Amino acid sequence: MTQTPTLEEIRKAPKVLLHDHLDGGLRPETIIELARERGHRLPSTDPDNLAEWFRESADSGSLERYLDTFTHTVAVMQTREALTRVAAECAEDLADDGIVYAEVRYAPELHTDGGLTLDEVVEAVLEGFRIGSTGPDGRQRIRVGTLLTAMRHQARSMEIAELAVRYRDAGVVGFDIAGAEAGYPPTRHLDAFEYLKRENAHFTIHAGEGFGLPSIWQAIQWCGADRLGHGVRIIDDITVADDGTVTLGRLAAYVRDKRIPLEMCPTSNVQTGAAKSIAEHPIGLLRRLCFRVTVNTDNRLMSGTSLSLEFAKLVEAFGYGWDDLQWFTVNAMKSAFIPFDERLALINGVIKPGFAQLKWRM
Ligand SMILES: O=c1[nH]cnc2c1ncn2[C@H]1C[C@H](O)[C@@H](CO)O1
Ligand SMILES: [Zn+2]
Repeated sequence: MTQTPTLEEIRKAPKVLLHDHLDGGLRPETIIELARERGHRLPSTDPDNLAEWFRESADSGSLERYLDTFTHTVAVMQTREALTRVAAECAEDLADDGIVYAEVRYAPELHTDGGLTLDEVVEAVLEGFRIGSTGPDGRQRIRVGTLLTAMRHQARSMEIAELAVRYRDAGVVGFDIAGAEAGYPPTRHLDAFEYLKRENAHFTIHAGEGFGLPSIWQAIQWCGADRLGHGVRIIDDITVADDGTVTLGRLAAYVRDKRIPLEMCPTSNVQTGAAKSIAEHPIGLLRRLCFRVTVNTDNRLMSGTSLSLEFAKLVEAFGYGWDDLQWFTVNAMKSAFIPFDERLALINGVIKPGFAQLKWRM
């Protein structure tokens, strides 16, 4: 019962992932094959070297430079076949890591260079998730919901929001904005968020990663985000005195009181400079203060990670046990964009029994 969870054991736990980018999780071998077909030049054509190149280049200390690495993944995701393949492999890889429910996001507007329409992009990805979620025995191994992202420096958010609503009954469960944060406040896209609210649709906003509290404040109080992508800089509104007394500012208190989910991505945050190290990541304090923290991968390729590995790093840094990992997982499932009864069924029918089995095996 008291044993520290190992990476192998964590892999077996039924986990939930809310923040993972489709174009940040390709298999290196797939990038190489697709690039060869398309005539796209890569920094390396050796899978291990290429994986290393992505990790090192993303290790830049800046969100903007981190985002530069996506040129190579997006370049090879421009046809229906490529998008379906990448999505199918994504679902397979997540299921192999023991994830039972995932929300995977991507920006349809980045995948039209080969002549696809936005609708064709969405349909190709949905088809890939359907294929990759099904095991060889025909049984569903994982449930994958899609989030459609609009790029915050562009001006297509309304179009993408409408796309998300159009495909809401076909597997698209929500909307997001991503890209460089400084200089591109969420309020630039207020019309899209207001439209989504009128449509009773769900959305999350990348905020408090490359920029601080004003971005989080706008995302919540102006735009009405259901969740925060990262939200790590909410720590700037929390003070810890020398004697350990903690004081929350008004925004941090609001986020906690309203149980606004934080989609935290520890390794990615260290790479972009949003956190100094895993051990110093605000997730430790936020978990102690009972914010609704969830653990995520962001970009598995750029961070050389998986959800199990993110959990294992947290176990090492903060001494977390099975109860903590279950708490993060239930938080994530409660915060998902699928209907309440379906979330509850996964919590009671899959997550709790799965963790109980692992705990009692100790
Ligand atoms: O962590 C992130 N912050 C902001 N933007 C991001 C992050 N990870 C990926 N993106 C961008 C790059 C992708 O091309 C886009 C859609 O997935 O979202
Ligand atoms: Zn992200």
